[in-house]
Amino acid sequence: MGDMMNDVLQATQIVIEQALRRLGYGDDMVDLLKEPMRLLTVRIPVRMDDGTTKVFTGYRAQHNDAVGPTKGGVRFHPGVTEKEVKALSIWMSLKCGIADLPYGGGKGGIICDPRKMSFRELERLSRGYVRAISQLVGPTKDIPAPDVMTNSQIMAWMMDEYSRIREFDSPGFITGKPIVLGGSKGRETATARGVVIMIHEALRLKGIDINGARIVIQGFGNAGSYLAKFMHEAGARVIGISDVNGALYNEEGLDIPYLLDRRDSFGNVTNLFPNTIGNEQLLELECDVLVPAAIENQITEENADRIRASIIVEAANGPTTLEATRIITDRGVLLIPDVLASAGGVIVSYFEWVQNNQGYYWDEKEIDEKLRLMMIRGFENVYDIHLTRKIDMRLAAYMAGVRKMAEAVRFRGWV
Ligand SMILES: NC(=O)C1=CN([C@@H]2O[C@H](COP(=O)(O)OP(=O)(O)OC[C@H]3O[C@@H](n4cnc5c(N)ncnc54)[C@H](O)[C@@H]3O)[C@@H](O)[C@H]2O)C=CC1
Ligand SMILES: O=C(O)CCC(=O)C(=O)O
Repeated sequence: MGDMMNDVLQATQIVIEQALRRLGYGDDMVDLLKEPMRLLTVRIPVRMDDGTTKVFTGYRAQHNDAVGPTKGGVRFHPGVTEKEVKALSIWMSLKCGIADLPYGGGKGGIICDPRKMSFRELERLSRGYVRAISQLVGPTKDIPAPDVMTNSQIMAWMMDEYSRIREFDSPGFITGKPIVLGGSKGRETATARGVVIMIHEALRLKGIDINGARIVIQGFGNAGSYLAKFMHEAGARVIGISDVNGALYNEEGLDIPYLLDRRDSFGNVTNLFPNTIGNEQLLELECDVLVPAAIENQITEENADRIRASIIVEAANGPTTLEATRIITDRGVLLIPDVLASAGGVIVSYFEWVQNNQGYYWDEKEIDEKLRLMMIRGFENVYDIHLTRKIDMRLAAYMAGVRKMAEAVRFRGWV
């Protein structure tokens, strides 16, 4: 098949089609759901601190709103592309479907490097993006959230800008906000919490004790760093972590509290240490659980044979290509795919939106318990489809994730 599958949109479309065919749908449904219904491209002029103006390109993709408003994060990254944003919006639909949230998928991105921008430049970019997409989004239309290199401060600026445009306070326009602006308890850690629940399920199936289990995590940002913290607290040995600059390894377990303390707001920490290994070596370490928690296309047909983990839990979106999925599944590695494993973020975002709508806020215990129940239910459903249909976990997750949307499309009479 080759790794033309590194094209994340094309890979997603292949599996969406397989899932819909197995659910009994025909060409019309495949044609509709293999692409987002809407994609807005915007150009955002930003006054830089030195007085010049720089024009940034941004996107917002809305996969399908048959189930309800679309929902999904906004990514700030130099590598953002139209295809990537489209694929990410489809993955959001699948996550919402698996978790049974009343949403379709959406996703946004801006081609930029926030590591090279000042605080005020980032504010102007965030506000400019909202002005550019404001016609298309809103608390009952499309609800953004954080993703790679965006955070609660950026959500706060975006919410403030939207509220100014609409002339009323609109906390439900965006999730992942600071708590004082209507953010939810537990959203900051939600993606990692969801991954932890999946790791527990996977370890149970493989008969491995969490105590002393060897965990390797690629990426030390929002998802990866909190995951390292929770795994460390649960008694596991986090033997490897990495960021964009390199990786750290210690067979006895890394000093996670120390590393958490030293990381910067973009999830960089390895640059502080001289003896780092490379990201390629990190992925190939012998371990019980490997968690890619950075970017796409990290496990490919090129390195899949060398992966020595018993379990792979995808915290990142799209870290494993289709060919690599086949190789590792054939080798008996248990794969918990992204659209299931990383659904914790959007689940607690949903709780945030519900709380904003009702104006009554829950405590963290309630959030964690509700999150746990939804993640476990999603896992059991996907695992059951995997067993009964004798298909790999990714296809099973796609079947679970797209079913409700296809039914909603059919009831609305769209195809
Ligand atoms: N933040 C959220 O709520 C959610 C995030 N995700 C996914 O999790 C992944 C990570 O997202 P966040 O933690 O939010 O991003 P982040 O921006 O907070 O952190 C990203 C981390 O990945 C590292 N990284 C970037 N490129 C890398 C590379 N080539 N090799 C190794 N490490 C690299 C960065 O140095 C940083 O440590 C993404 O795929 C994102 O879409 C999924 C669900 C929700
Ligand atoms: O919290 C959300 O709404 C979306 C999070 C997200 O972008 C993702 O799951 O990839």
